[in-house]
Amino acid sequence: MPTYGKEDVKEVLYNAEQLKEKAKELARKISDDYKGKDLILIGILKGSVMFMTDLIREISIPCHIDFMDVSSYGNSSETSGVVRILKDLDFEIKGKDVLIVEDIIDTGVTLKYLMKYLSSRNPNSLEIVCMLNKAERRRVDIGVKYIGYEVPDYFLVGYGMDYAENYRQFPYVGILKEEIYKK
Ligand SMILES: O=P(O)(O)OC[C@H]1O[C@H](OP(=O)(O)OP(=O)(O)O)[C@H](O)[C@@H]1O
Ligand code: HPA
Ligand SMILES: [Mg+2]
Repeated sequence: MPTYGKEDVKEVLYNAEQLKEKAKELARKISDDYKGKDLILIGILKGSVMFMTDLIREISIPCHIDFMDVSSYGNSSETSGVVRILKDLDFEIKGKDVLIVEDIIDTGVTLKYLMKYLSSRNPNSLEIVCMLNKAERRRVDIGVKYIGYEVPDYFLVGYGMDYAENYRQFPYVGILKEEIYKK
């Protein structure tokens, strides 16, 4: 039976300090690359919340933020393949330099859909930054400009990531025990 606590985690992959440090490093690169541009960061809810807040605190150039809420995993550890938009952007992105902020890229289905959806609004540029990249599981091809850590094919929780909406609040990234989601 799950406890919804840290007992459900088999192993910690990255601790809070390592995640903060990586967010800082990525923010430095972004601040250099987007100097003089009209940068808007778009966080994809809900998974991106922790990464988004770590990242923007370290960005040293002017920028705006916005959020979209999309979901394709529901209460499962496998994507449904259907991306649902639950909340769209508040701002126009036409002519802006858009950077999508994601906690994790797994099959790539969510981002493939979002890239097409957002590019139809004619931004000046459209790129992706993710903290974690699970490349082994990729089903569709997408170009990712900034990657924090490459991760192996395990179902991960914490640092914003959930299983059936649980575990998002853990400050670290952990491997969820298989017995929790394989019944
Ligand atoms: O590359 P993919 O296979 O599409 O998976 C990645 C997406 O899945 C997770 O979101 P989810 O749909 O679970 O919604 P959530 O952020 O609210 O947890 C994660 O935050 C990414 O957005
Ligand atoms: O490993 C994962 N954990 C949580 N959510 C996810 N969405 C895609 N992959 C994952
Ligand atoms: Mg999820």
